[in-house]
This record gives sequence, structure tokens and C-alpha cells, in this order.
Amino acid sequence: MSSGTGVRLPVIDFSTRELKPGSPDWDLVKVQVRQALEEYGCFEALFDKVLEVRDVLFGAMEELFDLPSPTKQLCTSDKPYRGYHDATAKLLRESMSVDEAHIAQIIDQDLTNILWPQGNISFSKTIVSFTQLAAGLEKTIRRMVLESFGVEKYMDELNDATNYNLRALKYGSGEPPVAAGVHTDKGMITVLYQNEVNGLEIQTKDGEWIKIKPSPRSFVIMIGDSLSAWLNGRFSPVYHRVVKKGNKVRYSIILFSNPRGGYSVKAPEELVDGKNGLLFKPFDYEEYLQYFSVRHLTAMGCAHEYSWSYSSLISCLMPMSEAKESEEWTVFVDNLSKRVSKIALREPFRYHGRVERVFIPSINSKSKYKESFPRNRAVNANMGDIRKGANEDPKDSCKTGGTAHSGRCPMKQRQSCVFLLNELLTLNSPTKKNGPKISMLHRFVTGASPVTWKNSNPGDKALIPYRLRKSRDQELDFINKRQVASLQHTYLDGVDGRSSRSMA
Ligand SMILES: O=C(O)CCC(=O)C(=O)O
Ligand SMILES: [Fe+2]
Repeated sequence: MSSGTGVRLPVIDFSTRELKPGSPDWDLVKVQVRQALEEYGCFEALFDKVLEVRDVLFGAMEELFDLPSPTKQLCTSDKPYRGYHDATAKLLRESMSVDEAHIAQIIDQDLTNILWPQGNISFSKTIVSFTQLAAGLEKTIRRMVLESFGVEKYMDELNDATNYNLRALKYGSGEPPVAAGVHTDKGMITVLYQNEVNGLEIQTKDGEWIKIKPSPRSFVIMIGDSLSAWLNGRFSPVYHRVVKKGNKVRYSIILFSNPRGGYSVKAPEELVDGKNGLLFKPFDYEEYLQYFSVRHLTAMGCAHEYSWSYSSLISCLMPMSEAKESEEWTVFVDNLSKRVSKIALREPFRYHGRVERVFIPSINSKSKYKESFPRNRAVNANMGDIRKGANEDPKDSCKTGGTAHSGRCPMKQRQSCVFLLNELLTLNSPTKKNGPKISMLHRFVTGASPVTWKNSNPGDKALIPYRLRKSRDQELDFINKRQVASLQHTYLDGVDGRSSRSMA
């Protein structure tokens, strides 16, 4: 069930029938699946068997999240969005995520035995039963999708390439500023189950938000970026978010079918022809996730420090969109955090060309550069002024011919920047009605970035061409674990005394 705008998400029944490939029931459901995914990229799947694990499942989730923080923090991973992530001041949700979750030994090894060294058989059993149910449903849906496009011969290949990632989420009591921001999932298919506390919303093609109210017997199924790319755009991934109201604790548990690292996500030849050219260059899901995680940290403002510097970057990227191929630009970046390092500052700019030099003058010194830095346009301003500032003539904040520069500003200016960032992201939203759609995946495979906040001219100059980059591989070279870790360190260390993470 769903509500909000009067639009209802399709509900498809996977319970009552013995669904066997080739049977009339199977074919009927297959048609419903295809229609729902074409229209919404999402549907509600009735699946009664899940009722058998519901109580023990949410019991197990409570048991998990009730563990002391230091215990939960033992579940770490060097891959983005895996392991345990604590709630932060801004993102009030905890998450625990484990790969290859359909394998019972892995649940023991990577989860249960770490959290309960003395063992916890019932916990493992519950998690494994849930994962197997959800994975079975995912396979059924995936097979139906493939069959409906006549490409079922790839089922085994995809099975072999699938990493089932399980993510348990707890949204604590209270109404957080962000429960889960607008995003698409990055993998193939998302199978989501939740307790009675609603909050999930999905966006329709018309830009309307539907509040999802699944019944205890149903899963929410969503298409992710990888399946959309694999199907050469036949389905679009669904934008969704979580808006949490009230004090009740919300639990959700999600099984993502994600392509394993090393598998190249590429539309099969049957889905590419003269009419439907290849939409996305082949990509590796793990590399994409890495790309996203760096940008997400940058963009979503989960880490205050990071968002702080990004708001500055956005304002200086706009003039860059007017630069010509191979032209050299000097970019002034204001509004930076006091703590921003030169190395960290380089990273976002490397996507737009080779960074010759980064220069951070001391704000207190009588530097000859002092006067040349446009002081922050957003300082202590109200939203109208901030917007005006952001839309200022680019010449005021950018000069041609040289290197990338940056400035910085005092601590007290920070709040307005975080605000500015959020507003800009709203304007930037790829799902904004009538706005250009530039998904994260588009950005990843093309190197383009959206600059749509020149509100007066929506869509114009929406893409910053990626200049000076020879290949995507070159770009990916620097997004390695060490650098992600150091970026996180640069920006997250000291923020509210804990690390801030977000979601994929
Ligand atoms: O908790 C939910 O309902 C949604 C969470 C989500 O979208 C995600 O983790 O990708
Ligand atoms: Fe999601």
C-alpha cells in the first residue's frame, strides 16, 4: 500500500501461487512485474513466507543494535558502506552491512562471531533464513525481468556475478534532519523489509513522492543503477528517500543484489541496436561505489566539514562549465573550512582537469592575495541573498589563465554554507521536475557533473565536460582505499567526535 499523492504503488502477489517458470501464473506475474518496473522502477511484493520470520527478525535486529557501540564497531570493512556505521549528528541512523550474506558461514564469520565471540546460533539462523527468503524472491523477479526481454540466457552469468549484500538499518527515535537522502540504489535489485514504522518514499516519473506503507507480509522491490544500465535503460532506477516522523524506532533490513567486483556491468548485445545505442560504458560496480562514496561524502553534507568545502566547490564549478576544452583556469574557492588540506582540495578538481597548484593563503597574514579573494558571498545572508550570491556573475569569482587556488574563511561562517549546500543540492536534484536528469551513473561513466543551479536557465550548461582526462581508468586511479580513508580522515576526524558515514 502506498499513499501521499493518491498514486499507489503496484502490489504484486508472490505468495498464493506456486510460481514455476513457464506456468500460466508465472507468465501473468511476469507481465505485472515488467509493467510495474517500467512505470515506477519499484513495486510491493506480497510474500507471506516472510511472516514466519518477522518477529524473530526484528528481535534479532534489536539485539544487534542494542549491543554496546564498541562491540558493533568491531565489524569493520575497507569497502565503502560495509561493516558498522554509527549514527551521526546529521544522519541519525545506524547501519550494519555484510557481503555474500546468502552464505551461512559468512554470516557466522563476518557478523555473529565478531559480535558474540561465544556464539549466537539463533541470531545467525534468523539472519540466514531471512536472507535466503529474500534472495529467492530476488532471483524470481530477476528471472522474470530477463525473460520479459528475451535475455534469460544470462541468468546463470548474473547469478555467478551476484554478491548479496545485507544491510540492517536502525533509525533511532526522534526526527532526524536526514533519515536517508534522495538516492538511487547502486546495485541490481533491492529487496527491502521493514517494521511497522514507515518513512520510505519513492519518486514517480512525474516527480511526485509516494509514501510507502508496506504490509507486514510484503517487501518493497526497487531497481538499482546497475540493472538499469545492464538493461540498457529499459527500466530506470527509482529515486527514494526516508522521511522519518515521530519517536518510534524504525528498522529496515535490505538485501541488495550487487554485481561482484571484477564483473563488468554491460548491456548484452540483444539489448543494443541502432535504435537503442549503448547507454553506459561497461563499468565495475565496486569502482562505481567507490566513486559514489567519495562524492557522496562530498555532496551530502553528512560530514559537516566536507559539505562545507563542497558548497564552495559548487560555486566555482559553474564558471568552469564555461571554459573551453584544454583551457587553463584559475579558480578561486571561498568558504572553505579552516581544516581543509591542499591534498583533499585537489581531489574534486582532478575531475575537471590537471590541477597545477593549490594555494591556500593565510587569512590573517597581510598576503598580497588577500584583496584578490572575493569574500564569501553567503556570509550571514538569508536564503535569498545566498541564492543571489550563487548566481553572481562568474567573472567575480573566476579568472582565466593559470592554476587552481583556494581561500578560506573563519569558523563563524560555516552554518550558512551547509545551508547553501543543501539548497543547491535541491536545485540540482536530478529528479527535479523539468530539470536535466544526470544520474550518478551518468556522472561516473561520462565524467560530467551537473551544474543546474543557474536557476534562470535550467538545463543550460548542465554538464561540465570532463577535460584533459584520457580515460575513465585514469580517473579511477586515484580513488583508492587509502585516499578515501585519508579524505574521510581529513574531513570526518573531529566532527562531533565520531565518524560520519552515509549510505549508497
Ligand atoms: O530504510 C529504508 O527504508 C531505505 C534505506 C535505503 O534506501 C538504503 O539504505 O539504500
Ligand atoms: Fe536505498
